[in-house]
Amino acid sequence: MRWPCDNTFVRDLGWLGVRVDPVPVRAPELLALDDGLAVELGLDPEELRSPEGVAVLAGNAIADGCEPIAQAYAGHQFGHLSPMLGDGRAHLLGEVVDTHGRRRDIALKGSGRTPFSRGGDGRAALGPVLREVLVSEFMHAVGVPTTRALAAVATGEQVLRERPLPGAVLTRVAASHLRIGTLVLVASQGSREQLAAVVEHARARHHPDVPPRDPMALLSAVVERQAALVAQWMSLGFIHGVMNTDNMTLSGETIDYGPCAFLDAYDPETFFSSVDTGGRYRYSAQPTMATWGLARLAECLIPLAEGEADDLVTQAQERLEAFTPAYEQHRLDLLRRKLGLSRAVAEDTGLVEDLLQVAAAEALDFTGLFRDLARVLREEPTPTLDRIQDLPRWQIWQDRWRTRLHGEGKDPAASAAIMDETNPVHIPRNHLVEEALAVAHTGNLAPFEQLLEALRSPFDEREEWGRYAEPADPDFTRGYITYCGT
Ligand SMILES: Nc1ncnc2c1ncn2[C@@H]1O[C@H](COP(=O)(O)OP(=O)(O)OP(=O)(O)O)[C@@H](O)[C@H]1O
Repeated sequence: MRWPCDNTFVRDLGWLGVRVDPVPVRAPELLALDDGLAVELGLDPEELRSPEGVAVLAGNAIADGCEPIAQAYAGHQFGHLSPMLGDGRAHLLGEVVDTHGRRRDIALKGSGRTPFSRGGDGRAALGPVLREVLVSEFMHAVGVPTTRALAAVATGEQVLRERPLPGAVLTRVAASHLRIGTLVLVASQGSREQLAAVVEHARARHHPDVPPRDPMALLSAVVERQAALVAQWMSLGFIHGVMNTDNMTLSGETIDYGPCAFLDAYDPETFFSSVDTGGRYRYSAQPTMATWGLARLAECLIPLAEGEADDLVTQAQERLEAFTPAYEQHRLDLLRRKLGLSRAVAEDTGLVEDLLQVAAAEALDFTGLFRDLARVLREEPTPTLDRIQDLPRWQIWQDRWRTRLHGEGKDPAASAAIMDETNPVHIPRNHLVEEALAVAHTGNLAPFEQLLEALRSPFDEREEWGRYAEPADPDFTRGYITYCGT
């Protein structure tokens, strides 16, 4: 089998990794394949489904054209620098140019030990692999920049975690796997020339509008992408859970779905990750944590910039400070659309914040709330809003909102239609994901496949998908814990 690869990372930056092949597994079995994505990548889905193709997706064979490499990177984990991480259980197989002309990395995750594995086994368990498929494909379907899941393959081997679990390998597709942590490593341990080479690679690949050799402009470009990304997360109630600098991409794609989760009832202080004991990466802290990671990026870029050190620090600070207004603007634009509004009016910030205060006070399901607002306009039943106790307060908010809508001169049905294309009816609700994964562990993939289908059509309300729109039992949410991708 041949893949149409053009491996610029190996060619230009091969010193920033170790050429190492994936470790074969005992009995590979294809669990999921995204045919559409395969075609986009210039790969033949039928060929990928064949025993030869599955062997490649499991890491048991290397397609011609691929040059597997484990990339080196560092990362600040929960605020502390880990000077060397790297792909301890992943192999970048190669890069292709997709049918849209975009360069894409194709990598395996869970594909065996590498020189960066430290004490780890190099493997991934089935549950986290299927979770990454479900959540990343949903994120793509709602238009959030994200790595994609091309395939998942069961290995026929067990991985030992707190208990033995079935193992799996994910085929992940990304604009690149360059992380802030990649630059942290090169800035701290490489030469100036090496740092300049990685920065130029990232610029040309992800920010071609930024002029070469202008590290401050590159900082601004990454700040802008991350501001837009985090605003999208917040508008969906997405909690990444582990925004370490090794999990923040230079491309602006979401990466690493290990401990992620979604808000059920709206509470901005929500976090679920077992390792995030202080709530560093709680929902409300995500914008601040993004700027913290971007400040680490700035530290890497400053030495490449021309000028007096003090001036450069001031310049970098100004560029970092641009995150907050950019983020606030993106978030307000997104929330305005969620409310069916298209024009910007000064009072919108208050309208949005007051709605979220009602949602917090009444513990309203975040996803159901926005979906119900369109139903209000259509005079349909509103299961989430019907929970509201403080009806006078709600009436006041509704009147303000309706007055705003009326001011835009739009027919309520037209506003509702826009809202239904903006506010997903299905999200990877935590309880649904856990349920699908638990059943997958028994060998039955049907609930996973059905949920995946619904998540790929997140705005499409269908009777047979009715239970996917129902909120979680509050007891489930109270006791919910996520774990770093194990
Ligand atoms: N089972 C394992 N064996 C070897 N290394 C591991 C294992 N699990 C995690 N690691 C390594 O620990 C570090 C942090 O892991 P983390 O869970 O953030 O990343 P990941 O989910 O493996 O990869 P990615 O960030 O690419 O999605 C990474 O260097 C990763 O390669």
